[in-house]
Amino acid sequence: MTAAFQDFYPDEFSHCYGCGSQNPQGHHLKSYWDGEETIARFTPDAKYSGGVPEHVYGGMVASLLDCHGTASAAAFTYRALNREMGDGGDPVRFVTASLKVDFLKPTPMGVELVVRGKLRSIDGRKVWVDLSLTGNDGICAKGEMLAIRLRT
Ligand SMILES: CCCCCCCCCCCCCCCC(=O)SCCNC(=O)CCNC(=O)[C@H](O)C(C)(C)COP(=O)(O)OP(=O)(O)OC[C@H]1O[C@@H](n2cnc3c(N)ncnc32)[C@H](O)[C@@H]1OP(=O)(O)O
Repeated sequence: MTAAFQDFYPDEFSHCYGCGSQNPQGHHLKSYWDGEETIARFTPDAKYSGGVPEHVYGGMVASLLDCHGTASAAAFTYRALNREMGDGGDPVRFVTASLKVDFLKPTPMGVELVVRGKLRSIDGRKVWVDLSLTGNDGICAKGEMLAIRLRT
């Protein structure tokens, strides 16, 4: 089975609520390559409801974009550097500096959501990623992330 980007995060940096393997309460989001883009799939539990039980809470939507975006920024950078995750070199770590989310329509509960990331540009330590989240009836949210590579 293909490893997810998050599988390569060192344990000491894997406590993120959204994607950290070391957070037992977390969502354990997993991100992968899909051609030139990145993809993650997630089905929120019913407790993450929005105003009505049929819709997902906006914070959950933003959280999925957030974690998939930083993982994607790392993946795009590894690829640009001709490196492989887990290659034994210094890990390339990112945090979110800015995340803009446009909620286009309610996100349906009870279905698998698909999060996609597309590289817009890399400028030094700054990586811009375009994000989308799709339910069973088209794109529910779009995101624009600026991820900053941490100094090693
Ligand atoms: C795969 C193998 C191993 C990988 C291993 C990875 C482990 C990976 C764990 C991930 C774990 C999950 C992560 C989930 C995603 C979060 O949720 S991360 C948590 C939320 N984010 C934060 O807490 C970040 C808080 N902010 C900060 O720490 C600092 O502001 C930052 C973002 C590191 C930047 O600080 P800095 O390094 O001092 O950089 P700074 O010089 O201020 O800015 C650099 C450039 O970015 C620009 N910039 C900075 N902030 C902004 C902004 N908000 N808007 C526009 N421009 C900005 C600056 O203007 C500057 O531009 P230039 O002058 O270079 O053109």
